Amino acid sequence: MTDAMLELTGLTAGYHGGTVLHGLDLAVSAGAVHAVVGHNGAGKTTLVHTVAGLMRPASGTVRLGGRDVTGLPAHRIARAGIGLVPQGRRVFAGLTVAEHLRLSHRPPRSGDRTRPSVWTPARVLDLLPRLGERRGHRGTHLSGGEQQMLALARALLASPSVLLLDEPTEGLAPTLVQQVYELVGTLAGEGIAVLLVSPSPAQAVRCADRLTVLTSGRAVLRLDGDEARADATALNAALELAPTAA
Ligand SMILES: Nc1ncnc2c1ncn2[C@@H]1O[C@H](COP(=O)(O)OP(=O)(O)OP(=O)(O)O)[C@@H](O)[C@H]1O
Repeated sequence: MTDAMLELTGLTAGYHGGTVLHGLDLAVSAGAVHAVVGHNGAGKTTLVHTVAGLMRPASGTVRLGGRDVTGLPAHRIARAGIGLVPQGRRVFAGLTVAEHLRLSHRPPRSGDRTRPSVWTPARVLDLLPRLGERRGHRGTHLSGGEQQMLALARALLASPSVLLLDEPTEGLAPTLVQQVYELVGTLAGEGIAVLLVSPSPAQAVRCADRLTVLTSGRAVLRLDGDEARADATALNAALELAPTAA
């Protein structure tokens, strides 16, 4: 037992009887950013989907604040406090920003004191003012950066204790990439435990307190963020040695 907000123990998962994640152990503390870095096909999305309840693990456990949530359906995991910002944003093409915000707002149950921070649409718009400017625009009429902000807003409106970010800077211009990493730091500063997956070690080191290199579904290297920022040799070497997807 640790004081981790999110704790994965021996997590094993895959598809159609094949194994993709092989007994992964990983912990994220409240207020910390843990980045999992790996090439395409390393199992990053499988990891995120298993934690979010979109896939059932074959074995292993997922604990949220010490509570075993392994195998719960996705809506119950979300309700328990694990928020997902999916790869590709997945905003609704036909809904406006305002409609997304209204439909996503899920205040914690009264008496639930486990959430580090409670988010309302007004508070989310203070953090992400661009969404306020675009409140009447539909999902399809938003830029990639705006869609990413909206996907983040949607997850925040459930006031999560843990945020799962699946390649949140994919396809974004460098200035937006910087903005996303600053936001990640701000959210961790609010006490949220952030698990971020990325193919880019150069990006992940910017905001990570801890890094794990995932190769073929196994953790092959673990580093402190400061260690990786001071000298990225080990991180880059682990990824260079890793097989890339064909
Ligand atoms: N729905 C699925 N059915 C069968 N195999 C799958 C499915 N989704 C992913 N896989 C396989 O599982 C492995 C890991 O995929 P995953 O998407 O988790 O990797 P990733 O690290 O997130 O890669 P990417 O950066 O490309 O998203 C890959 O070999 C992939 O082909």
